[in-house]
Amino acid sequence: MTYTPVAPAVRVAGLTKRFGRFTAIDDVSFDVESNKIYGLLGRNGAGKTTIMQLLTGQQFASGGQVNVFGENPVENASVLQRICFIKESQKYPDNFKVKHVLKSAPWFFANWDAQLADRLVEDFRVPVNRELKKISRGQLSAVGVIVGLASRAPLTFFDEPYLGLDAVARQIFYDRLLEDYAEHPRTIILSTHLIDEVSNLLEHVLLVDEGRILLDEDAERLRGSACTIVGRNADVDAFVAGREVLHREGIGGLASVTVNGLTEEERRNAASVGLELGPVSLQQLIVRKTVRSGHSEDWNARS
Ligand SMILES: Nc1ncnc2c1ncn2[C@@H]1O[C@H](COP(=O)(O)OP(=O)(O)OP(=O)(O)O)[C@@H](O)[C@H]1O
Repeated sequence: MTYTPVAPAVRVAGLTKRFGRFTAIDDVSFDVESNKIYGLLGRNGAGKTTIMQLLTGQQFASGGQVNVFGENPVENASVLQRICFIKESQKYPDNFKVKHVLKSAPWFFANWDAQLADRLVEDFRVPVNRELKKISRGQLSAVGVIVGLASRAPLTFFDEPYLGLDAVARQIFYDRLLEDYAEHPRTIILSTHLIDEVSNLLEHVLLVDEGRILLDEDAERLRGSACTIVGRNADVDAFVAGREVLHREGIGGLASVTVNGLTEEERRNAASVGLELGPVSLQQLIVRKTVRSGHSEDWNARS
């Protein structure tokens, strides 16, 4: 049997976006494989929304190439009709009610599933007869999430989709996303600051920092790639000598150091000299990587 590679949903090469003299996206190249859930992560102002706008033809590139389903998305109906872009700042016509959004969605999305939309309306308790300008912040986000999921668009972008959504509603979003994705695989690109919440959802991580791609990595590999070593200062230092240290902190005579992947043998060696090994969450790892790239502020303080 011959293996036929699936074409990437997105291919970006040397992509650059300048706003006046400011370079928001700086010579970026990456692929987005079809039928995977991608996390587009990064600090405030890193360039996530700009990348999404470039991929959905809402911004013109200053340089480089963007290919979505093999074509340039700008003013390209055959590409754009396969895309759903859910963003926090979605504008709707004046006096539009929630039910009008749901009624008009099938015009835009060929795969629209009205049954799924109805079920999500119940899950999120969205008042369908109320005008959008009168519903709550969280309910407005829920409308976006409903459209994004029920669109079943082959390429769906969620740009920080849950401003104002409470913890229960966010969990419903994650659960429904996974359920529906399992039955109807498609390419999903999710930008979020709540990394730990979506950690198990993501199959691939693109980490953006100051307009560049800092990490382009399989999420499973990333999750298993780092660990924290805790022990007496001298023991920890001896163990990590010559290794790339992502983070170090200490109290008294104890040190806690985060390093990239250890082999099984190295883990046994660490244990044999009395060092404790602990996991590193995806969020911690992303913070460490971003901080190492030159920023010392706390991610959460800015997100
Ligand atoms: N139209 C514009 N004119 C000038 N600068 C812009 C414009 N749009 C975005 N920028 C700048 O480009 C950079 C990237 O912005 P972008 O909105 O893509 O960041 P982000 O990663 O989505 O941030 P956040 O997580 O805060 O939403 C920021 O420094 C922003 O100020």
